[in-house]
Amino acid sequence: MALPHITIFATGGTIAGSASCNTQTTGYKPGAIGIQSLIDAVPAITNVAVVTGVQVSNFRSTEITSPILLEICRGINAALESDDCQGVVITHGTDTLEETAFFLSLTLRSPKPVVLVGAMRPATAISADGPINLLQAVTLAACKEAIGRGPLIVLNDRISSGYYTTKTSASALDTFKAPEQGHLGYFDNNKPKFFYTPALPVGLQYFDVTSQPDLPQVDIVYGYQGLNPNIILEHIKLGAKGIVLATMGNGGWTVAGMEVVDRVIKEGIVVVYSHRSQDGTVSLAKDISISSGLLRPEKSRILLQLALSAGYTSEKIKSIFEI
Ligand SMILES: NC(=O)C[C@H](N)C(=O)O
Repeated sequence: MALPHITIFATGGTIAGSASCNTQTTGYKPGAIGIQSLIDAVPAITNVAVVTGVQVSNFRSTEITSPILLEICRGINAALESDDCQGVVITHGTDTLEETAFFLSLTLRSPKPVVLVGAMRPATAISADGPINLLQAVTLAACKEAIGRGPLIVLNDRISSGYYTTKTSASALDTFKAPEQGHLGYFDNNKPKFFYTPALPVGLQYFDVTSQPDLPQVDIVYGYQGLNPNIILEHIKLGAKGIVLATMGNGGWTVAGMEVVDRVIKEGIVVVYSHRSQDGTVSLAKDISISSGLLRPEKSRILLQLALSAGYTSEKIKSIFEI
């Protein structure tokens, strides 16, 4: 039987990282190894798919910007339009992988599998996790059970939702979790097994970004005791068109800070209240302009960027956040 064709878009990160010795697991160079070398290091991939590597970038995931996300999105759309391509894998640094996964959840329409994968140990380390993660990602992208679930994340034998998952540990291998929604599945001897039939997140929005060169600047302002209330004004001076507040608890912001927030909203800046706590929601309250609900600040930022670029009014933006 002919093997499925999978395109791998490589962006860099630890999965492509190189250190000076095999015991070094920090302080290495992320994004040092090209995609063809990563593929060649896992000969078992040739048993599950015919793969083509596309090197989009090769650096740590902190360097990914909106124009790069838009380029990745266009590349994936073009690949998936072809009958010859059954699925896509994206190799990515784990630090911001959840942002790319969330962005693609909102901007890709094809039901074909799209799988993001990273690693926590560089490719040169003893017990590097990248090779098995890559094999599992390609296997998942090639499997029919992965169709119609939106972008997925593979790491450490787990399959999780590109929409909900977060990096929960800065250093541990088992870092990608969605504590409230859970994993979608796991690998049993390299066979993907799902817990549920295909489903997409409730209220998932779709944004057509095919002709977009960039997205508007949206900044995150982190809440803490003794917060400088005017810090928001500095972000606006530097070009922010929208602000996401990483609030304390369930929408908590200082009294002086709230006065500044009200002022900038009147001047046309859209402000979304998210939460600095890992889980939970910011509930609707009279004094909160727009609540992010379950979405963490970094995901709220992307949704707000897309909504602003689509020209949504603040009423419409409120409605898509508060589903
Ligand atoms: N584990 C990783 O991939 C971290 C890396 N610094 C990155 O590019 O995000």
